[in-house]
Amino acid sequence: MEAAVPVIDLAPFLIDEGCVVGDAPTPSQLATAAAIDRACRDHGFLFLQQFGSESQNAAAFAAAQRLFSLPEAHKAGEMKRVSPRTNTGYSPLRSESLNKSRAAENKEAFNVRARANRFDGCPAGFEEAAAALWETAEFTARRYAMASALALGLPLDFFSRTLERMDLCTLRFLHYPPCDEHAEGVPPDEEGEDGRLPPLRVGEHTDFGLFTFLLLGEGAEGLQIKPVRGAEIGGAAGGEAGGWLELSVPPSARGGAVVNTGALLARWTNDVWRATAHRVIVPNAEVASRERYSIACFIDPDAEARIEVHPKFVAEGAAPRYTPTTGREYLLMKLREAQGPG
Ligand SMILES: O=C(O)CCC(=O)C(=O)O
Ligand SMILES: [Fe+2]
Repeated sequence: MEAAVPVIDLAPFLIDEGCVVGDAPTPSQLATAAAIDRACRDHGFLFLQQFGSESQNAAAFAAAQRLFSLPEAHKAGEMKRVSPRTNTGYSPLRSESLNKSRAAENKEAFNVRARANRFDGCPAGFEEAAAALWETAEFTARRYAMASALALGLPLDFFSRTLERMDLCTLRFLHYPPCDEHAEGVPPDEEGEDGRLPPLRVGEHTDFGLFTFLLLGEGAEGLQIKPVRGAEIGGAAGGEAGGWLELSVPPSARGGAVVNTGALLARWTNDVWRATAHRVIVPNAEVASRERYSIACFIDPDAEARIEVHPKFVAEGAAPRYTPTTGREYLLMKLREAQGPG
């Protein structure tokens, strides 16, 4: 079944007027904020009608294609390998799984951050394409953070002030090679020989930070979503099996991005805004025979930012659902789970 995910126009926050420049919110800003609030209380997924420019996004995918087409030996030998601490550089095929109950994922990735990137071994033009996309992600993230604060009735800079350095935000270029439909496609929830569940292109998980902008490459299929009760998916697919909804980008959002709420934003709001579980399956042999590209812009609060349930979201006499954490502490824990220690 197809998920009913709204297409939202962020334009009222992308121009310098109303609350963005310190005045009262305009009627269109209020309308956008209300639409974001509805989507995030409900399932935590929405489409932004626009994200940068189509030519810039196309250039980023072309650069990713050039990078991932390089010989395996070159990627393994010449590129700086990703680690939880730096979270920049190359992540080889089958080196991580976003759900530990599933086997390693048949995907490779290249991560870029605000600073201290290593582009060794990258094809010509890759760094420039990543830098252009970064600018869009940075601007859109700060404005989306303001819209979110308005939507939740918090001070306008409540989230954007934790995006000053953007030192943990990550652009992740992802490539999924053609795969075995039977190994990675069907999600039967029985255990494999090693007691783990069969692999998927991406195992069920919730993202870690504030929110994610996800750009899907031409013909990228298989993304499914499912609301969960808390900020994090409960380990094995068992508890989460069934009820998955397909997510496909409607024509009006083709130049835009998928947005989903991450676990830290859910924690901040005591789960008033939901972090929604998602995964990537291989629905049929035709999709299995094709490679798949996507680019995820993970927007995480700054390393030093403290994330603590806002009292506004805790009922009188109730305890907050989560203990305080920091941007660095939480992300490092989640990256170690996905990539292994290091
Ligand atoms: O590639 C995709 O469509 C989704 C990837 C994803 O959910 C992730 O890396 O967190
Ligand atoms: Fe994700």
